[in-house]
Amino acid sequence: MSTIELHPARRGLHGTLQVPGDKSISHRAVIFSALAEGTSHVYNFLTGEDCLRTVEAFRRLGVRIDQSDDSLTIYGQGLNQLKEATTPIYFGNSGTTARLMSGVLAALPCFTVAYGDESLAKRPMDRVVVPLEQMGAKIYGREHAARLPLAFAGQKLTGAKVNLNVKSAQVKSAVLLAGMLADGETTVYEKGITRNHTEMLMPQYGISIKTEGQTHTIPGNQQPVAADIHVPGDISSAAFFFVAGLLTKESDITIKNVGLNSSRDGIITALKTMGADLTISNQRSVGHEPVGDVTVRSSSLKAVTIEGDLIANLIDEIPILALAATQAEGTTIIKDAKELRVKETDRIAAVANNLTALGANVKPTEDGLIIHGPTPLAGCVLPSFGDHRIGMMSAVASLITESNVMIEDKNCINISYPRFFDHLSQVMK
Ligand SMILES: O=C(O)C1=C[C@@H](OP(=O)(O)O)[C@@H](O)[C@H](O)C1
Ligand SMILES: C=C(OP(=O)(O)O)C(=O)O
Repeated sequence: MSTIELHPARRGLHGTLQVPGDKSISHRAVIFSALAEGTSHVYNFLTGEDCLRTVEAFRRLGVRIDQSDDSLTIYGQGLNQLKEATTPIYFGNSGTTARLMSGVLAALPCFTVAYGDESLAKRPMDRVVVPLEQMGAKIYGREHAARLPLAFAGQKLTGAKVNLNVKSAQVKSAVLLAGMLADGETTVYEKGITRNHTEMLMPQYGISIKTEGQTHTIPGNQQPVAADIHVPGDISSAAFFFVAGLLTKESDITIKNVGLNSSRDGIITALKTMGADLTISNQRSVGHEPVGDVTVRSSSLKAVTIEGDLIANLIDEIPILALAATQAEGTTIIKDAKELRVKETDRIAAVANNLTALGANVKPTEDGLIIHGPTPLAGCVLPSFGDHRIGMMSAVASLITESNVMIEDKNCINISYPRFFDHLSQVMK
């Protein structure tokens, strides 16, 4: 197993860095470009393992995709030229690939088998299978197609009115992708607001879609056309450096080109409520997404309650927010976050395990965490549970411990942030 020993950041963090491209937008840009007619380019593409799974899936369907560093050239030939994959397609650890590709594979006229790694094979797929079945999809697998591997007997689907019973951008996106390819119109009713990158990208590929509040309507039989996409930096990756800068003494770092989409910026709201010295400058648009440079300085934090609609807006940032809460004055309550139990690992259990091992006062609840702070943290050996965000949270914790921390399975961080440790040493100099 790949283990790394990290030492505290006694002189604080300084300088600037640029986090990699947004994971959600990178997946989606590949999907639309590969289905499109014409040659698309994706710039600042996230070359993490998860997004490369989506690239590989389309290569298996016969699409030529060339990669040069973090730029992709995708030679779309249109929907009619896609080929059937003759052996199973591997989705690795990527929930986003599994859910979004399910919407595509159910609606294409070919037979596909797809599988994932041990973690992905445990994650719920019925959340996409059930709404796709309402559109006529034929999907087979274990536990009534609730788990990978899945077999898709792809065929023409029929548009439907679909009520989602889980707040999930992945599920919404799967149904919208299927709706784009189906006969007739599809309407998706969301239970709450979730990240809107699919809806924002669709018009850029010439696809019409109408959004009113939490209702999305998409006409069927649409052929995307090629586009060039510039992917903003990933706020979910930047969040690790926001908290690193806030918790370490005498720190002042700027993270440039951070995506600030209002369906993703809950971490900034939460940290500011906690009293973070966090400022945004140079606000602009990259593609159709808002971005800015975020400067954080060492801060004394206070506890906060995170619940309700804010949860979907910062779902992937909860592990690092929990670490921040261990250093905040008072009791932080995180609730309504049961979704964390079905991520790459059970993140409620994993966060509680690692923060407790470090000496924090943390109680896991059924749908969240209760954290009493501030508590000093001590060095120890921490597992990553094969989960990139748990690995990065543990690495940031090491910056404020009294002695060194050993992090096991550091390579799982390559899933979303291959250069994470380079960037960390860059700001520790
Ligand atoms: O749509 C997306 O790109 C994502 C949506 C979220 O998952 P859910 O849709 O399961 O909430 C998030 O946790 C995941 O990292 C990426
Ligand atoms: C949950 C995540 O991703 P996915 O669902 O794509 O595996 C994540 O990146 O934190």
